[in-house]
Amino acid sequence: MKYLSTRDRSVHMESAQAIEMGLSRDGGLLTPERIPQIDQTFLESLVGVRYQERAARVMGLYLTDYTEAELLTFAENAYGPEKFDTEAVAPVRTLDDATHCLELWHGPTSAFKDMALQMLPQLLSAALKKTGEDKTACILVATSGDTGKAAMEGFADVPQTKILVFYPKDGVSKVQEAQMVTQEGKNVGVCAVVGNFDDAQAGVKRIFSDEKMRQTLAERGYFLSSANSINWGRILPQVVYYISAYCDLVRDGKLNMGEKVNFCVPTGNFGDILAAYYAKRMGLPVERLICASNRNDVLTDFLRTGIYDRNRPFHTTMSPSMDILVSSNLERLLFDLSGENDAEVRSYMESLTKEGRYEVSDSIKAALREQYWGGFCDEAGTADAIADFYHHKGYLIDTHTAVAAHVMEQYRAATGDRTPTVFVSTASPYKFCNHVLAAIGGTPKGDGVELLDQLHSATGVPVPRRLAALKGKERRFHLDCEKAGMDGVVLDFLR
Ligand SMILES: N[C@@H](CCOP(=O)(O)O)C(=O)O
Repeated sequence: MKYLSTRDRSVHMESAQAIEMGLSRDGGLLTPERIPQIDQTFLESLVGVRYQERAARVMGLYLTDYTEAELLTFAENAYGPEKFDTEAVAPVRTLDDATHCLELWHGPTSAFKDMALQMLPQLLSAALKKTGEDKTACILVATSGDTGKAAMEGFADVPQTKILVFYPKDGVSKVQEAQMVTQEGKNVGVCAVVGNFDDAQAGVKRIFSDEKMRQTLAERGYFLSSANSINWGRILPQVVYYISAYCDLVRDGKLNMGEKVNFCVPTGNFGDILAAYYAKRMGLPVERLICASNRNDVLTDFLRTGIYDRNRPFHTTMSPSMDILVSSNLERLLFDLSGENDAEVRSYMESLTKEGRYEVSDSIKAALREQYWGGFCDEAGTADAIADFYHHKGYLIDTHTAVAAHVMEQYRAATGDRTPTVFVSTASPYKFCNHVLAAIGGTPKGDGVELLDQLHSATGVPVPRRLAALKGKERRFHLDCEKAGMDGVVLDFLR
């Protein structure tokens, strides 16, 4: 299977090289040349097996230059008991006959990013061997809170790699920040950027496409790669959990094989819901993809009108991981919906860069309407959803999951659709203690890791052990920079 750039189909390579590069030199996203198809027999064969085997089987359909044995070993390493606090890895919790919650935060950093970032370092290390690359990979990451920590946890002390994370100063939760600035490992670095996530992501992309920087780093023995969802090695492990959730529901008698489900996904960079889209395109019986946004509702408007317009205020919200106005992965969706038309995608992306907006063709608009439904939830709605789930369903959810829960109900009210729906829970409530506590009626005393105990006393819900270990942990990183200074930080880090 070859991988193509969304902006230039003539750029093509094997998956190992695509994972190693992270982003195509032309700024496009490396994307499989075709989407493998699965049928009922394939799904049935996954129903009775563990998550690790499901992961190896699904990923094997795309990573044809990796062996089955390699992928199974990686999956065993990624999702084992020393990393995940439940054998199920990505359990599905049923709330009522038609409502299920896919919990993706049982990994080492308590966010869904672990599902891919425990896998990506292994895929990349193997890729370095397969391609004979002898330079060190420097993984540049832009994060709005969750990716940064999960990427560092995955790449810490991995040979032939270094990792540098940029996060928006004052744009992540205190617990997320504590997780990042205390990260251990000889090859890691963290820097706060004065700006928002879009600034950090734009800075990283700019550095990627800077030929002079590339040359300088090559002379020093480095090349750049990515652990954001622009890297195909991030998206693919995320496809697995949608297929796995479906298999769990069938195994547990909650769904008949072949019956359709909806997935409702809280998303900012469009990576998580794109993974659900690939699962649907592969043949998983999915009716609608419900795209849940917070006050940064650029995706809601896009899915409703076909006009993507980032010229709007940027809001800092209680669901910071979704505080994003430039959703990178939309580009892969446009590539697919345009019939892999690289020229069309290029023109949308040029217009986004120049004018901050673009309008898609009528045929893409029609496809979006058929497959997606977009909604958003403001801060009051987010808090209400947390309170409602806690007080009426006995289920403590985080701010991002609350956005999904709220939008799922909006969708039901607007459409009357009663298709069983899986909404995605992307992070532990303990990463956002202050807002969760306040939403359930508590009075937060402080707003950092000291609130872990307070939320635990109020709810009795166990604190994930690595979050509990943050208390008293020494801060290792203090660096910050202006947007324009990101290049300098990279050059210093890679001296
Ligand atoms: N939500 C992210 C932002 C980056 O998204 P990614 O999926 O492309 O890594 C975060 O928490 O950092």
